[in-house]
This record gives sequence, structure tokens and C-alpha cells, in this order.
Amino acid sequence: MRLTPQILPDREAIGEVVAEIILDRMSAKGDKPFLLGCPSGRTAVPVYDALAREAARGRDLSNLVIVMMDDYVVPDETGRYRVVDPDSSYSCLGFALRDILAPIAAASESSDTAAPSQVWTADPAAPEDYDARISAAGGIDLFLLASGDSDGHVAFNQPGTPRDAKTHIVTLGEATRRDNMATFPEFTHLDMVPGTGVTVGVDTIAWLSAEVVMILSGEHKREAFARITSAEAYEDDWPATIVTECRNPLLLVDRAAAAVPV
Ligand SMILES: O=C(O)[C@H](O)[C@@H](O)[C@H](O)[C@H](O)COP(=O)(O)O
Repeated sequence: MRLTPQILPDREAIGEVVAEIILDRMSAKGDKPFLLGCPSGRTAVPVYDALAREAARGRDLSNLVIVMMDDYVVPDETGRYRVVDPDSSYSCLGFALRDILAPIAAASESSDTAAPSQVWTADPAAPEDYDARISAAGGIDLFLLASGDSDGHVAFNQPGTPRDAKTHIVTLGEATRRDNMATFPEFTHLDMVPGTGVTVGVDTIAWLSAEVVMILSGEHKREAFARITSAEAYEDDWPATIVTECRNPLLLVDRAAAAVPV
């Protein structure tokens, strides 16, 4: 299904709108856990900031479960993959703990509200278990999605990913590693960016999410904007087009990404 984008002034406005949607859906679930599928990276940061502001205002986010979409992995001494140390700045699990949960927890404490504490990440030694775990919990309530700038990766799904891909180990292509290098100043050379990851598959996203919100913000997302708004269905050379095949999709774009004059 071809998506009609909603264009908002900037990434902060997108953050506010998405946080409102999340709070609305959380209210509808009452006391049940709310599974939020999350990217690390730059795009969703204003959403996480807006959620922390809500927690500071006394909003109870303790039912929030952060379900990370991917992470970098390395082999251990026996050759089995494990996610990289969460203390490393590029760890997605570390990002979830430091940049999503900790600010919400601090804000919750300041307003005397209970804080969320659950972060899920795929076990690279048994990637397929992640889909089973998500499914057993009733699926992702809302999956936040972003697109790679130059190759359209979504989570770590690379160009050429088959439509039926579930959670899997992936060799990261140069374009994905270059895109992600931009996020971490200590990556001064491409060789420093890990070459392997574990990621939810495009089918994990489409099959296991009740709702998805794809965010495109900044000039560097113009190609993604063009590709996603012109797609009718999944195109494997731009995996972020999976959003066209998801249930209840919303495409939120800022003026810079849509090339609309301010
Ligand atoms: O960061 C992640 O968890 C994902 O691997 C990745 O798919 C990311 O969402 C895109 O690379 C966009 O990144 P930016 O939001 O930083 O542009």
C-alpha cells in the first residue's frame, strides 16, 4: 500500500506527536506491558526525549518494554556470537539503557512515579528465539522505524533481504556501516565499525507489529523519502519499504526530509 506522508515542521514536532501516540496506546492497554520496538541512532531520539518529559510530568511509563531492533555482535572464544559490550558507545543495548531507559527512570523518580525497567535484545546465539519471545508476549504494540540514508536498511536488514526474513545474523554492508559511522565520533575509520549484527527481520516487523511509525527527518533522508513514498510494496533493494506492508502504518516526515521550504 502506497503511504501518504504526514509532514511536520521538524524532528522535535515529530517526537511530540509520536510520544502522544505511544501514551494513547499505552492507556488503551491499561496495566498490561506495552512492547515498543526501538531503533538506536538519531531518528527516534526526540521521541525518547518526549517520553522522558512525560515521565517528569508524572506520567507512569512503568509498563513500557523496550524491544531493541538490532545490535552489533562479536564472536566469543568458542566462536558463538554475543552482542557487543553494552558499555561501548555503539552498543544498541547500551543505547537503550543509557539513552532511553535512564532518562525516563530519572524523570520518573523526580515525579515520584514508577519507572520502566525492561529492555529486550535478540540473543545472537539463537536469533529465531526473538520472534518466538515477541510473539508469545502478544507482539510489538508499536514499532518505531527509521531508514538508512543511502541503502535503505531498516534495523540491520540489508539490501537483498528476502521478504520472509525473521530475526537473523547479518553481515553489514559498507553503506550501512558508513551511515552508522556518522553517529559515533570515535569511529574515525570504517574498519572500526563492526561488520556483523543481529537484527529483527523485515517479516518480524511486518508480521509481529500491531502498528508501525516510520520517521524520516533531516536532509539526509531525502532519498529514503523518495523511495518509501513511491513504493507500493516491499522492494528488497530498499528494505525500509517494508513499512508499506505493515499493519496500521504511519509515515511522519519533517520538512527537511520532504524538501518542503520552511
Ligand atoms: O540504529 C539502529 O538501531 C538501526 O540499525 C538502524 O536501522 C537505524 O535506524 C538507521 O541506520 C537510521 O539511523 P539514524 O536514525 O541514525 O539515521
